[in-house]
Amino acid sequence: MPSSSAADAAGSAISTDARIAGATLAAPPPAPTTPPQPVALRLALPKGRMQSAVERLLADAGLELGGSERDYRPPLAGFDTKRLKPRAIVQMLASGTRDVGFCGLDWVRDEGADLVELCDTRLDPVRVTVAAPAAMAERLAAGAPLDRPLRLASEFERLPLEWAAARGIELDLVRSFGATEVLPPEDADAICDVVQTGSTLRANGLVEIEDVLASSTRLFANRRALDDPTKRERIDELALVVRGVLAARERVVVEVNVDADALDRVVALVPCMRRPTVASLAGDAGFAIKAAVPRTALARLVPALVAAGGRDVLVSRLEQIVP
Ligand SMILES: Nc1ncnc2c1ncn2[C@@H]1O[C@H](COP(=O)(O)OP(=O)(O)OP(=O)(O)O)[C@@H](O)[C@H]1O
Ligand SMILES: O=P(O)(O)OC[C@H]1O[C@H](OP(=O)(O)OP(=O)(O)O)[C@H](O)[C@@H]1O
Repeated sequence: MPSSSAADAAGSAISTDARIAGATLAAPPPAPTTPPQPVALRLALPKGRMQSAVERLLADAGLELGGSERDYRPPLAGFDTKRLKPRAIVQMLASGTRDVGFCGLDWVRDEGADLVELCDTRLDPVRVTVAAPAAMAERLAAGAPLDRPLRLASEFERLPLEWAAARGIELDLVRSFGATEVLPPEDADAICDVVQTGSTLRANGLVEIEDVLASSTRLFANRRALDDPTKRERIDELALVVRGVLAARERVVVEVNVDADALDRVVALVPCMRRPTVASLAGDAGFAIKAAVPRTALARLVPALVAAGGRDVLVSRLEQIVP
């Protein structure tokens, strides 16, 4: 009969140690919990002509992109970013692979994308316009019937088709891929294209017939992203700071000192957001009036304040206004 083996002894020793350990050790410390990470919003940023203005807007809102300009996924804390051509942004927002993004209203309408517009930045304002060489422009403007479908060149599709349908014009759409203005008269009768200054139309002898749409860079969101409460919160935060920067660009802070007898007169002149702040100067030396006024009012306001008895006028920029 085997005697109690060394192995048994060892096993018993081990289990005894384990019991001792179990009895004497305090409960293990809870596993470290990482604080819940905010959901990373999938943000689409326009690459190309809209890029610099949008990125300046974000930087002014405290959302400075990292990396280089050629980095198509520029680092931005709390966001999963991608730089994309504006038309691709519209498609990805519509499909839901991106949550929010900046793009032009023109491509949103042309794609028929069902997106939620959060904010019109009013950056890069353009018109989508139908234009043609003078003789054709005259005929179309007069509503004169054509003996064949109108050959209209455009990078857009839905916008010119809707324009023609609303006027009972049969359309032969010539899809263009840039330099649309060069197509008439040989390759097209008319065009539907983006106009900013009008210099490309003029340089190519085209006359505007009718505006189809006014467009600008806007912030759009996917509908399903807005239905998700955690994403919604982040999207609302983004829209709030972007709107805050845009509002701040339209106003400046004006500060002016006045004697007591001029106070009411000067206060009445100030076109502020609510009511101006009025504070007493030390030693009963009069009052300081402070207000955020529309930038467009400034050129007339400052002389008027001085004429009404204002002194020491200070004008300063604002970074954000969140009402
Ligand atoms: N002068 C402009 N010409 C064309 N698009 C403009 C202009 N200004 C603003 N946009 C807007 O830019 C968006 C198109 O941007 P994008 O960078 O793709 O321009 P593009 O000129 O079509 O590109 P590309 O440089 O590749 O030809 C549209 O939403 C359009 O409304
Ligand atoms: O009214 P304007 O100030 O002249 O600007 C409008 C022009 O600018 C864009 O062309 P772009 O230079 O992007 O070339 P593209 O036509 O090849 O896209 C647009 O397609 C128009 O042609």
